[in-house]
Amino acid sequence: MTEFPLDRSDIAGVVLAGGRSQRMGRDKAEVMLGTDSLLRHVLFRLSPQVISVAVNADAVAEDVPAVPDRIPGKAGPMAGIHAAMVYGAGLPAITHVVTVSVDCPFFPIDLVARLAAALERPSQIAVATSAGRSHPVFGLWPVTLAADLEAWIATDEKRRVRDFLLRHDVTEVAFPLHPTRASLLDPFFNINTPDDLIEAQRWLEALRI
Ligand SMILES: Nc1nc2c(ncn2[C@@H]2O[C@H](COP(=O)(O)OP(=O)(O)OP(=O)(O)O)[C@@H](O)[C@H]2O)c(=O)[nH]1
Repeated sequence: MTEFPLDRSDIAGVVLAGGRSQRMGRDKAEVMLGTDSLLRHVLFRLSPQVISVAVNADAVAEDVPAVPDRIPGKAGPMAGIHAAMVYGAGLPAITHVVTVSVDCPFFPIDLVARLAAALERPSQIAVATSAGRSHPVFGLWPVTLAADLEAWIATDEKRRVRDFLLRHDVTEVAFPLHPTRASLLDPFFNINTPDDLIEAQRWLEALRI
């Protein structure tokens, strides 16, 4: 029986690092930002927020479990979210999984705490927003939704995470822009291209000053 408010010990974290990184031209998880790979940046941010972490990918260079997609085909990030739910369901005492994207190294350090605080019901999903935009890959998901998500993907594997959310009880949590010396950083800034990586390097420097 899920008790609210959720506690950190109820939640496993999964970094979504599948996909083809076509725009970057190489595996985004291994791309260096400053002295660390994107995957390490994201693991540093996520690890203190949850009881355990894993990476949705076929293999992982870091010392954390790899959670491969279980649904082959074109389901994209939804296959990763599904794999994360199934993974969480197999862990003792885990009721929810939080998913984050490997290409988003500046996500909020209070992401999980604020998503968890927003949940009111066992079947509810919490999703992050910033600057009026929703970030459905940054969600806190009940692991009990795995079968429902799998059945839904089976009906049309090309549908989007946003469409899945439309069928469910969702609460959105708005995160503020982050002040830096340069200007305001959207914490969900994500890196898809080599140009984005150059911009991320500037943000990293602005955050350090
Ligand atoms: N498990 C899984 N995750 C995916 C898949 N495609 C994308 N993702 C994840 O979804 C998030 C957003 O990915 P995108 O930037 O849209 O896609 P990408 O494959 O990483 O990059 P592009 O090929 O340049 O579009 C990232 O965290 C990806 O790791 C997929 O087929 N399977």
